[in-house]
Amino acid sequence: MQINSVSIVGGGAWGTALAQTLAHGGIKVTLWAREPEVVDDINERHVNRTFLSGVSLNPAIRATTDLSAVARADALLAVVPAQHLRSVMGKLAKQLAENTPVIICAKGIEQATGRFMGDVLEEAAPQVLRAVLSGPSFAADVARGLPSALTLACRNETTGRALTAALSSRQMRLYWSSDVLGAELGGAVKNVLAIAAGIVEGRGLGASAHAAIVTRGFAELRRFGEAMGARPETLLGLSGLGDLILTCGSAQSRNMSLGRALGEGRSLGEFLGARVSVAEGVYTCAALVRLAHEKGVEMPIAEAVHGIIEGRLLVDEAITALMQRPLKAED
Ligand SMILES: NC(=O)C1=CN([C@@H]2O[C@H](COP(=O)(O)OP(=O)(O)OC[C@H]3O[C@@H](n4cnc5c(N)ncnc54)[C@H](O)[C@@H]3O)[C@@H](O)[C@H]2O)C=CC1
Ligand SMILES: O=C(CO)COP(=O)(O)O
Repeated sequence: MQINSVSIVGGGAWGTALAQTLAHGGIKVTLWAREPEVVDDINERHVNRTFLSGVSLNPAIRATTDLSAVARADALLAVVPAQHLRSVMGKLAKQLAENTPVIICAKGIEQATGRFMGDVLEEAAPQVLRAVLSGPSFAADVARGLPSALTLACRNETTGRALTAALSSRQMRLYWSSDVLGAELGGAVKNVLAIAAGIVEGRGLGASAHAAIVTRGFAELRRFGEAMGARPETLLGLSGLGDLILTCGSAQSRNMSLGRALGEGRSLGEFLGARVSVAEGVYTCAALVRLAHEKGVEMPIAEAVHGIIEGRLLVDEAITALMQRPLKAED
């Protein structure tokens, strides 16, 4: 499979960073953004001040607000936030050729349906070849050309290996996996757990509590992943444990920063109102908890985050409830 041109659907921080890294690798990149000012910024000034300020972009990146202009490419990257993926890909679906590789880069679960992004894409555009790109990767790091390693999952081995080779570069090393659900599940769940890690930090609970919440959070991610059919090695890999470590450990994370603000006593509305960027864990937590209940999987940390986001639970009540759960064997 020859990949000379790539379309990127979504002009937020991550879509822009991926455009940058692929353009540096010599791939022709066309990026669709909703906001005309983002398109102007990228085409005229080679920056994206709205979503990725402080990075000079490769002048070869072309941006457009016209969705039909991104339908014909060797591969397409879907980088709109999870709750908008269905509507945007639905608009584009009829123009996508049979077997076009579409690589999902959003991290989340659809709130209304509880569907993972791969299923959403299959329903919106059943004729395309689905893949997932996920792993520890802050947009600002990748856009600056710092080294990163991610998982590219695709059920079809030939396509998966070809995409991995075509999109890898000296800065971004991709590992192929056939476990599509496992790769997308880690990215969705870690966002919810990063809110919990942020709360621990914002509340000043200390480094020991931080290590405990990340470790017990991973136990939840692993239990849930295995119940959903993800492979253990995927959950332990870049898209699972790797991304959990990154997101729970850095103030660069929007989810972690949101948790920190909540831990400091600020409100959800105050945090979200001050930002244009998305904290996916806010929208994924309800669907995650619902799915966990359906599968009979215990996820007390995710449930606590959900309760706090919904305003049913105070931060201190959540901490007390977690610490007073019945003692049990470590699993
Ligand atoms: N920023 C990062 O470091 C990384 C982000 N991701 C994932 O990429 C996805 C996109 O995130 P970012 O690029 O960071 O976004 P962002 O937070 O930088 O920007 C928000 C994006 O949402 C879009 N948006 C808002 N309302 C919309 C609507 N009604 N329909 C369609 N699009 C709408 C905006 O146009 C903009 O592209 C998320 O799922 C995120 O978890 C994955 C890896 C790294
Ligand atoms: O997914 C990410 C890093 O891999 C970005 O995390 P945040 O959305 O929390 O910033």
